[in-house]
Amino acid sequence: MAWERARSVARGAAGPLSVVTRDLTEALGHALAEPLAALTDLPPFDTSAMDGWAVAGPAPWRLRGGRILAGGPSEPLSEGTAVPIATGARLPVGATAVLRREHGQAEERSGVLHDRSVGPGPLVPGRDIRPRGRECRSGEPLLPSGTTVTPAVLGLAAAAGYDRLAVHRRPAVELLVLGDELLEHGPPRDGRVRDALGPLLPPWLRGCGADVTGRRMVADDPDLLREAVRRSSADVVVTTGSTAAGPVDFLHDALDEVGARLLVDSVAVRPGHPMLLAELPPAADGRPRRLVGLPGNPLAAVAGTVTLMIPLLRRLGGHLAGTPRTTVAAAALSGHPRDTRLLPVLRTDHGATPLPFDGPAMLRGLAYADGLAVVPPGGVSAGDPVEVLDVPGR
Ligand SMILES: Nc1nc2c(c(=O)[nH]1)N[C@H]1C(S)=C(S)[C@@H](COP(=O)(O)OP(=O)(O)OC[C@H]3O[C@@H](n4cnc5c(N)ncnc54)[C@H](O)[C@@H]3O)O[C@H]1N2
Ligand code: MOO
Repeated sequence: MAWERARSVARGAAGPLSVVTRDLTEALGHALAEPLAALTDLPPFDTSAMDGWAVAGPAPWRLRGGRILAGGPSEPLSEGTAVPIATGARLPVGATAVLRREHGQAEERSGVLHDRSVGPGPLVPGRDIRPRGRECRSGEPLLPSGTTVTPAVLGLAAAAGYDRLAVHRRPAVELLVLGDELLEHGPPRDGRVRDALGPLLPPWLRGCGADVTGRRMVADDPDLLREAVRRSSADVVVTTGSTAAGPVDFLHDALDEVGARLLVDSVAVRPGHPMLLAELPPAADGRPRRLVGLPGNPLAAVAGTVTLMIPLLRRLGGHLAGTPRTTVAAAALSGHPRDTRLLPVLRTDHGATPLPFDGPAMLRGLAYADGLAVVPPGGVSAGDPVEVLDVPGR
């Protein structure tokens, strides 16, 4: 299957999960399940934008006693008078402008306030007032459904009056790391190597909207693998390794035995071509389940994650599809004759610059990279546009 097609099959392989309500503190990383509409005008009242005086009519003004603080009460102001006011305070009825502290001169003896504005010229009505509703009117849609809840969205939702948000449930993901040769601690020894994907995948997937509910090593045993896949209640089971045709690569057999349906079974991409996506029989409560099989070579597993896993996760979580990010190639990016290549690159002032150590079993180039360039068959010439995918942590 062509790489572009595999990516769109993954995105089309599911619909958004159910809608839940979350406190703002719990909503980060979810997708909005309905448009975010303002619950109030913003600002909710005419507000002073500066520390200074609220004034009514043209200068000079007679200073009234008292002051108006943010969150405090404000008495109406009559023509020709002024009162000290703080940034963020509600403007008194009758005020026509705010005179900044540095632009006014108050004569203590006479109680008269003069306008000494120089730079901006004499005070005009409306200056340094934030009128009610300038940012939005009550009921106005601020963000579309499917928007990812970022820290900025949390801030806007709070400002607009929300305590809770309707969002899509985050997909539950269980990670099964396959391979008897893998060590969980210490340096590689006795022909065995460290598991690189157990540490790499969970934080990356969480950042992409998953709830990683389990991560375990599964020995190279067909029965253990089959039962681990059969019994998982996760929305998405992710396996690493065992996708190819080696003597202990049991994934295809296990999928066959549990009655899975393969949607993608190997992709025309380097690295990562044995990646796969399957529909599993539903969970006990009837929820659909999917499995993404990532190849064991670590950079190939990363290729499988960007191609199949992240598009599937984003769709399950109800996130709007992002617009592809394109930059220019700083140098020629050599292509494969038939397959797409995914190459670790650094975005410099000159564009996407390829990095060394990009072999399928290597993470050295990736750890330095800030993107994975999508190099179509035949390659990309220097100066030509190229799509760049996010890498873990970016
Ligand atoms: N005859 C063929 N052999 C292979 C082919 C092929 O087309 N014909 N494809 C190669 C490609 S490409 C890849 S990628 C791998 C995929 O193999 P598997 O998904 O079955 O993975 P394993 O055989 O289990 O492991 C491959 C390699 O990766 C290391 N590994 C596995 N898991 C981890 C991990 N969690 N952390 C670090 N390293 C890991 C493992 O030790 C092996 O070195 O197959 C090729 N073979
Ligand atoms: O998927 Mo493999 O990485 O091309 O070695």
